[in-house]
Amino acid sequence: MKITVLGCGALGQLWLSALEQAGHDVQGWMRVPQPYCPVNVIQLNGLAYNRNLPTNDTAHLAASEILLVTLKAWQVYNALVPLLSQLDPECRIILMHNGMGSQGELPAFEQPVFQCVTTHAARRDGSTILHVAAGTTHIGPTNIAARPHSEIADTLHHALPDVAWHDDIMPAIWKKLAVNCVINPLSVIYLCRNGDLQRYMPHVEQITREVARVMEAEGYSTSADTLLRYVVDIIHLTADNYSSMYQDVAAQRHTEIDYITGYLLRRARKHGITLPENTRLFDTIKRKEQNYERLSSGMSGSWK
Ligand SMILES: NC(=O)C1=CN([C@@H]2O[C@H](COP(=O)(O)OP(=O)(O)OC[C@H]3O[C@@H](n4cnc5c(N)ncnc54)[C@H](OP(=O)(O)O)[C@@H]3O)[C@@H](O)[C@H]2O)C=CC1
Ligand SMILES: CC(C)(CO)C(=O)C(=O)O
Repeated sequence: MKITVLGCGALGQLWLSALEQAGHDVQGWMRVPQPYCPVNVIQLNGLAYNRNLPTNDTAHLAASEILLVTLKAWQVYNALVPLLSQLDPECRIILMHNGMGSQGELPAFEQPVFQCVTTHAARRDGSTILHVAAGTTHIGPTNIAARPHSEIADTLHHALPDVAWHDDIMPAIWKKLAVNCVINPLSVIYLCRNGDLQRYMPHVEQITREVARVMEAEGYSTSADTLLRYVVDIIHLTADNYSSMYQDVAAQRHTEIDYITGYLLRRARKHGITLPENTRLFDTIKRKEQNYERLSSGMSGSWK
C-alpha cells in the first residue's frame, strides 16, 4: 500500500519503520523538505532500523491510500491544510495525537478520517528514536466516510500490533483526554515523573471529578470513581515516564495544553459547567508557556 506519514518525529519514525518492514511503500512528509528522511529506530527487540526513506514526493502523496498524521495537535492545521487538495478523495486520513479538537479546525473535505489513541511509547535520544514501550492503538471513524473502513485496523495491526477497531472511538478518546488533563499539567506543577503523582491523590481526584462532570454532560456513561481508577492505573503503568507536557515545558517547546485542558474547558463552557481547578491548571501552564515563548521571541516577560 502507498502510505505517507506526515510528521517524522518519535511516533512518525516508529510507524514509518514498522510500515516499511511490513512491506508498504512509505514516504515521510517533513516540515522542511530534505532529500530523504533518515529513520533511525531502536526497536523493542533491541535491533536498530536505519533507513533513508523518500520524503515530500507530491506524486507519492497524490497516490497515497493512507495519510498517517503523527504531529502534535497544534501542528495539524498548518501541516494538513496545504496537503488536502493534493490527496486522492479516497485517501484515508488517520489523526494520531494527544488532545482533541484539531479536526474541528479543518475545512470541510471528503476523505475518510479516523482518530487514534495509542499507548505505544517512543522518544528521541539524539538522532535516534527509542521504542520504549509496546502498547495498543485504538482507532475508529470520526466522519461518515470512514465508517465502512474497519479493515484499516488490520493493516496497522499487521505493521505495529496491537491495534483495536472501535465503531465509536469517542469514549476511548475522552478517557485518554481525562488521563492527559490530570497527569500532564500536574507533572509540570509538581516537577515529577508520572508515578510521583501518587503523592498528590487529593489533587488527582479533584481534577478527575471535574473531567467526569463534562464527560457526563457530553453523554458518556462514566462515574467519577471509575474514571479515577482508570487514571490511577495509567499513573502506575507509566510511573517512570516524564509526561510529554513535562518534557515540552522542560525544553521550552509549545505544549498541547490548548487541545487537552483547553478543549475540556471549551466543552464545559458549552454545557454551562465551571471547572475551577482545571481553569487554574490551564492558566498556570499557559503562563509558563507564554513566558518562555515571549523570551525566545525577544520580548520581555517574567518567570512565574
Ligand atoms: N511519542 C510518544 O510516545 C507518544 C506521542 N503521542 C502523541 O502523538 C503526537 C506526536 O508525538 P511525537 O511523535 O512524540 O511528537 P514529535 O514532536 O516527536 O513529532 C512531531 C513531528 O512533526 C514535525 N512537524 C511539525 N510541523 C510540521 C509540518 N508543518 N509538516 C511536517 N512535519 C511537521 C516535527 O518536526 P519539527 O521538529 O521539525 O517541527 C516533528 O518531527 C503528539 O500529540 C503526542 O502527544 C501519544 C502517545 C505516545
Ligand atoms: C499517558 C501519558 C501521560 C504518558 O506519559 C501521555 O500520554 C503523555 O505523557 O502525554
